[in-house]
Amino acid sequence: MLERRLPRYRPAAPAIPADQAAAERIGRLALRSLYREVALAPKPGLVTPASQGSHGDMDFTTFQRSLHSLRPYFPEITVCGLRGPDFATLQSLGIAAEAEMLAATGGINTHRGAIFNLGLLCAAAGWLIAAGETPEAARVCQVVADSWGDDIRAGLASVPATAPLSHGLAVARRYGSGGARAEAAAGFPAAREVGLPAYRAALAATGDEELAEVQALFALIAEVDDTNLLWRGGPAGLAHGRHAAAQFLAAGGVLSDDWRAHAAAIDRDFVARRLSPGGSADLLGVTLFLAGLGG
Ligand SMILES: CC(C)(COP(=O)(O)OP(=O)(O)OC[C@H]1O[C@@H](n2cnc3c(N)ncnc32)[C@H](O)[C@@H]1O)[C@@H](O)C(=O)NCCC(=O)NCCS
Ligand SMILES: Nc1ncnc2c1ncn2[C@@H]1O[C@H](COP(=O)(O)OP(=O)(O)OP(=O)(O)O)[C@@H](O)[C@H]1O
Repeated sequence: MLERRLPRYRPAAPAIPADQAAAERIGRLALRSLYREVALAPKPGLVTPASQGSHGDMDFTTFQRSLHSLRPYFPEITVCGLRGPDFATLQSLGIAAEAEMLAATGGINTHRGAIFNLGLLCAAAGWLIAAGETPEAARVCQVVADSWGDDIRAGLASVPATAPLSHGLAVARRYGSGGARAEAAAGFPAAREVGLPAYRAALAATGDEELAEVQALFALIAEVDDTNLLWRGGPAGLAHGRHAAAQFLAAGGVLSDDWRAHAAAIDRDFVARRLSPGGSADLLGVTLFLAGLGG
């Protein structure tokens, strides 16, 4: 079991300087992955440097402000991971980062999913570093599932029927979709089994990181139970979004000569329907982080 492979929680132990430096590098990788996600274009219905996508209340500047506010968070939660923290400890860091983000954006949710997903992965990477293991992609995902999966799932089940619901919880209740929590608790299967292989195959075929990012994003949209698509468009909107992305891939994806025109048409269609695959965008950030870790 995991307890035997990883050290126990050490609340006050000072970090070894080399571990601290390695953890901070991983925190910077998480932030860089999110910059790459928002800088990417085209992305259907999502915010890019040139477009607000399907969003009236945020643009590229909002995302830049949000990312600036998160600069200390990712190194901090990775360093916290060195001590083998419990879920409640991580949750308090995540909630504080959410508050910083909302203060920086004037109350707009730009990175709630990313704070959660990448925060957990960073903490897992820290834990592995302290155990003397290389924080490879598959291992960090496994540590998230094994160490905190039960607590993450318990959080979804324990919300009182009368509690005010976030959009994610509202669609979880209405449609039984687990969203960001289910994905994290299971060790990020969509990022590992869909995003990462699509990214690596397209990178090998084209040698172009941006093309590989576009391909990974469409692969994720085609497969993920994206609670942002569900919230905006209901089950029909989610099915429509997934089908459009699957058609893009079936036509050859970024290897097709006219992929840009095809992606632009899907973007126009998503914007006309107010659809935004924000969960898939967050999982593209996770995919780029895992690709950066390697393994
Ligand atoms: C768990 C969180 C993200 C819950 O989100 P919630 O269900 O309330 O939904 P909400 O609509 O507010 O946000 C969901 C976020 O997940 C992303 N998302 C949507 N679908 C998916 C999916 N299938 N997979 C991954 N991410 C997704 C969205 O882009 C969005 O940003 C969060 O609000 C929370 O509990 N924050 C506290 C911080 C915390 O627990 N941190 C733990 C350690 S870092
Ligand atoms: N590049 C991006 N563009 C837009 N959304 C993104 C992008 N990257 C990630 N997201 C995610 O999408 C979510 C925003 O979607 P949305 O605006 O639908 O959420 P909401 O605020 O819950 O709902 P609504 O705006 O419909 O009231 C953010 O939580 C963010 O994590």
